[in-house]
Amino acid sequence: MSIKKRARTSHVGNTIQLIGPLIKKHWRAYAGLTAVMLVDLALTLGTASYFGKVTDAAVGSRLSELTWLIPVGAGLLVLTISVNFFDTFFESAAVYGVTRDLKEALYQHMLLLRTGTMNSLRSGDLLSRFGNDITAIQNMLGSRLVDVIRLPLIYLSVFIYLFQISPVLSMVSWGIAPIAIAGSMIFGLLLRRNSRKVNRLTGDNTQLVNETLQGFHVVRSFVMERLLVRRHVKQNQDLYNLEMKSARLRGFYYAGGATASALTFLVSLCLGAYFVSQKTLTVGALLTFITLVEHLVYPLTSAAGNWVNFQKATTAVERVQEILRLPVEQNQVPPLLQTADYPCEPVRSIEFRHLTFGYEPDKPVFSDLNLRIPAGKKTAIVGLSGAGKSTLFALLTRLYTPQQGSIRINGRSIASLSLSGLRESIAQVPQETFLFNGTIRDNLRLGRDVAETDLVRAARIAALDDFIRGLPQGYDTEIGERGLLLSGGQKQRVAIARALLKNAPILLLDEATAALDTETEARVKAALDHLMEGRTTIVIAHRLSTIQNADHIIVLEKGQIVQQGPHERLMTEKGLYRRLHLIGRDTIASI
Ligand SMILES: Nc1ncnc2c1ncn2[C@@H]1O[C@H](COP(=O)(O)OP(=O)(O)OP(=O)(O)O)[C@@H](O)[C@H]1O
Repeated sequence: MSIKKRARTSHVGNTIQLIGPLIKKHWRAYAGLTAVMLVDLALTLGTASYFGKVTDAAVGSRLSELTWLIPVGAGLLVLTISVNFFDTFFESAAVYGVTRDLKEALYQHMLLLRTGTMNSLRSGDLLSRFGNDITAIQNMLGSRLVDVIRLPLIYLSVFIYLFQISPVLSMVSWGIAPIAIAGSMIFGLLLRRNSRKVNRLTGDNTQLVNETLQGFHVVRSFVMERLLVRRHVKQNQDLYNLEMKSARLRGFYYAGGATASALTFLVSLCLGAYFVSQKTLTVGALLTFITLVEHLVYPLTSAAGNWVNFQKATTAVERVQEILRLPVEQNQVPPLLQTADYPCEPVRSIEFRHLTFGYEPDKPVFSDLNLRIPAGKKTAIVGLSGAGKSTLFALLTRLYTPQQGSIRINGRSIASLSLSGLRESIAQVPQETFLFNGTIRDNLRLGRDVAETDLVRAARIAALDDFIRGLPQGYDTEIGERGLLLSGGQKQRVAIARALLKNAPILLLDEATAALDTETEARVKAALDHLMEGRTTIVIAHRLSTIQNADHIIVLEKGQIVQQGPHERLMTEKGLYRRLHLIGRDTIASI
């Protein structure tokens, strides 16, 4: 098999593989659409024959025949209206049912993607797969899919029917068949090539808009507007050019179809009129014929149009499948739509044993790292930027899997624990708090079933309650997509309240580097002290002054533990910890 042919087969194979099971699931809607299609076909032939009969009865002055033809006409009308209704109904069920399930599969798969994979994806490109690509696939579903049977069936049945009326006239449609088929093949290929470029560029464009929105503070402070506008104008213009090229191709294609249709009609009418004048055809038969002759043209041109849509859809299917084929987090991920309970047992020990890990295997961040975190105590991790502090957190929460060695909680390797169970037992307060679109209550609960008293208690401990009660709708105040209403300190306290509500035995704290004012800092510190009570806490310390009371301090340098112990002992040693203190600067990250 040639490469091209194999590629073509694999597009069709991919599409069937992705869409097939979903269509099977919605078979009732497709069965309904097929039944409606058959009734519609019978109605098309019946209505054309009815026109002929009414005309011949009128020309022959057969009034008695006309009186019984009237109720038949009314019946045909009622049937036509019913067919339209059911067609719309089944069409919607068939199209939206499949796309709903497809979007769901894509979203759930995205949620479970490995952290490394997730980091490598561009958000704009991913968003365009949910938008443009799903729409392109949508255009291939429903009646477009039923057309695979409907169009040949219409062509064949109308041809046989018209052949009985006039064999010569029905042959006229044969003249356009090869042109329509060849045209569709060429346009299909050209359009597909174009739509691939359009998809890629739409992804870039969505990415740019997304980044502008996410980083608008940077955009403003670095006066990037002109640069971004220039980039956007170029992308938009390229997209416009490609869309116009597609439009030109479609225009030629539809114009060709319309010309074929008009020509067939004209030739049939002239030839038919000649046959009527020769008395070899009745006026009614001619009327029936020219009513139906269009049905010998549009199945060919529509089949070609559908082929074009199918071509576009196959590129979209490829892009959706690219995501669906990415590996998900290994084992123990619970079915996403089931509720699950993960009882958190008390922590007796956390140990890193002979751990080797690198984001890229040949560039290890840690090599044979051994580390013991005392249970129920506060351990601080200190180190210069890039030493591997955040990576330790990422490994403990199993965002990444080490190449060698293990991390053990209460003696059990975390690789053998349920992923959700592990993450339920760890609460994290990150440096940057992400706020979801919604109310402050939603942002504190994060989907958990929390009693109102617990919610208020957590907000009070996090020194947020007074502030929240001062908001127009209290806990139900919308705080916007990125919490634009909240200050840095308030956002951090939201993160503390979330961790309090999670009530997990292990606490990971990434200390905020941004300096807070003295009063806010005191409130945040009090909230943190409360949060740390009775938990095994690991703090990434960015400021030396905040960790002097830690039970244990680990000093990391380039992925190695160079010192560990309490503050007083580390100060007596000649090492990095003392050097950092002697430099006399509090913020480590800036060194
Ligand atoms: N997602 C990633 N992909 C590839 N390399 C990474 C990734 N995250 C971190 N690194 C690299 O791993 C090393 C350790 O980074 P890590 O973020 O753990 O350091 P850190 O001590 O937390 O630094 P900082 O104090 O600046 O946050 C660095 O060399 C960094 O460039």
